[in-house]
Amino acid sequence: MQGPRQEQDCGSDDDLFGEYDSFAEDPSLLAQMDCLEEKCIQEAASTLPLSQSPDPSNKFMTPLNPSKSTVRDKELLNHLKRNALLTEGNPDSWDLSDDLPCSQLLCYEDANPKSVTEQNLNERSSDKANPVYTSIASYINAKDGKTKSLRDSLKNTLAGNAKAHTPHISRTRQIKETIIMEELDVAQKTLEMSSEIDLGPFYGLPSKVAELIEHYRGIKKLYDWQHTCLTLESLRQRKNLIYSLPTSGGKTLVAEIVILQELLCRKRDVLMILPYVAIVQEKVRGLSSFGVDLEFLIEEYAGSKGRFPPIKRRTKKSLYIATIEKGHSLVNSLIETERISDLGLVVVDELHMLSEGSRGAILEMTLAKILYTSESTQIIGMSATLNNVGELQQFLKAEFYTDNFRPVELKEFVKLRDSIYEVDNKSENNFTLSRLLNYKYSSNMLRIDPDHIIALVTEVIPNQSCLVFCPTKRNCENVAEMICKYLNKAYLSHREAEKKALIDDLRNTGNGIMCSVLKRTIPFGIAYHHSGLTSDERKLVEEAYSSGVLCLLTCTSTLAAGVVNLPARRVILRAPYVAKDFLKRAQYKQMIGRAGRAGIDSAGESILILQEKEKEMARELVSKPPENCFSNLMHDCGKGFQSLLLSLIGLKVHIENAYTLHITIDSGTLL
Ligand SMILES: Nc1ncnc2c1ncn2[C@@H]1O[C@H](COP(=O)(O)OP(=O)(O)OP(=O)(O)O)[C@@H](O)[C@H]1O
Repeated sequence: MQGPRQEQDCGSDDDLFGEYDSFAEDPSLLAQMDCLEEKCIQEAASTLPLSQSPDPSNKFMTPLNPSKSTVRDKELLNHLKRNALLTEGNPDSWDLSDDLPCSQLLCYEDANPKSVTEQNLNERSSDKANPVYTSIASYINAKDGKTKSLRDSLKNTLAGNAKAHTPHISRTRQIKETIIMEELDVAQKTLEMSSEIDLGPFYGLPSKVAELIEHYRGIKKLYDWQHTCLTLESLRQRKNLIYSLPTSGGKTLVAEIVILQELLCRKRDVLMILPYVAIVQEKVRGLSSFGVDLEFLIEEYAGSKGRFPPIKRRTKKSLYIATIEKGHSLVNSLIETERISDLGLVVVDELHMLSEGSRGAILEMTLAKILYTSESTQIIGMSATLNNVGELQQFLKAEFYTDNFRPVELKEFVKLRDSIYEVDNKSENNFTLSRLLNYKYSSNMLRIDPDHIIALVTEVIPNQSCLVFCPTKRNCENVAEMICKYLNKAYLSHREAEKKALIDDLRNTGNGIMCSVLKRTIPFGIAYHHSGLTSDERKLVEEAYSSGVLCLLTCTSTLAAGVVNLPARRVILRAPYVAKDFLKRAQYKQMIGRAGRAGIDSAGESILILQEKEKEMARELVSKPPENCFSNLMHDCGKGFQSLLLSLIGLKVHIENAYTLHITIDSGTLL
């Protein structure tokens, strides 16, 4: 199991700043500062000649030996660094100025004037003209013979720095950074050119990876497009990439192989951003066995899970699997602790989510921050429904790959009254009559099921599978119950013992309590699937559906969103709505994309149930191209953009970049 392994690995690398944005309020940090301050004071007192001993009644003291106080400052800061900054390696080789956050760097440089170069000193002396900057050294205030509390001093420093202009980073630091960047660049190029990173024959990975994919996924051979994509020159050169293929085209596997290359060959951490908590959980579950076998860590960032900044690991690399919101916080915390370049790769599934309101804005901010702070972090985005690819490419500075491959043919239909029409975008009005429903409804039944859902599902179940997408969770449960009411008793005997076992399992996971709706519907092979299920319940329902014990799921749009791969012979959209909103093209495509089980069905079919008044909108829905992805940062008087700017300032991202951001975003599209 992944959990205990991660626990074990925490070790002494445990981070002092549990939440990245709670630094100022962190009582443990302040307590530690007090403790260190106390220690310094005592040490200083012990080094004083007797005649110069401080007044014991005076809480403050004056250092009479500046060189020793400087040493102690350095020790104090080294101690801080050891405890707070999570740096690995030999402590003796540390140079604090290399990786301190800006606010603490200022403290350090002021406290250690001798440790900086002449040039640097000159530069810092001009900084001193700015009264806003204070330093840890000022906790020992020689002028008035009093020592300020280190806690107060730290607070003042942080408050002062918050008010100040972004400081110039010292030349020494800039030079060091340039050298490091150049060295990294050379190393990177060498890695790219060298075959040594090819750990094995499977796209640079050991053949064990291919074995695991076959073992856990049942995939023996990659599709042609997958091979082409994985061998793209742009991927080899670690350029950013957007790729787009129809739903169920096998996009995820390509992303997973690239992720493994980054973790195992390049030995860098990876962030995978997925749209929903349930999908993150599913992905964590799906990849955990790979993590165990290939010795990397999988860290969940969804719901209440995830640490900021993440624990810095000694040897194993981490795959962070995160929701959009948690991914953003994770990136913030990595920028703040100057660890953003630890991220070798960021993969965004369902890239079209960029256009989804405030969530899209958060995703956009996350990607913008990565682009502006870490040139060495590769970004890969995938989606089945992209339109304005050129603009997205410009935003992500990415190459583009696309293919029309779909393993199983998809036939699209709509139902209007008792007629089924095939969606045919070549015909004049997009719909061509296919057939009439020939299921006899009593007047009573027609009143309860006016949309002929029972007629549509009984054409496929129980021997084949069916998904019925409903606009709301409540509707999922109602439709499941309604169908069961009219199914004949023969359905009860289909895989009866397994259904009974499923009910027992569900009861056990609920400590003897079970949802009454599921209790009534499961004997007919039917269940609902929505976010109201616990993750254990969901897992049991999904497994039962995948193995054919359940033949029909009524579900919300979440099931269509990707990782939960539960295809069906027939997909029915009970109405063209998600909650009260008319379906977007992307949502429609995602839902109907579940139709057709690769390796089982020769074709999949989708049926959208329409009312007369929805006909025209539906015509547009099935025929128009996917919606464009536009920036959401300028909505609501540019609140998102303001928030991005403030965040960049807070994270001390170079402000010039933010101006570039402003100019490009003014065009109304993505950055
Ligand atoms: N080379 C392959 N051979 C056989 N099956 C494959 C192959 N690649 C992927 N699959 C299977 O095809 C199914 C759909 O793949 P996947 O979920 O990766 O598609 P996708 O393009 O990401 O779809 P979506 O856009 O719906 O998320 C999965 O069950 C996956 O295991």
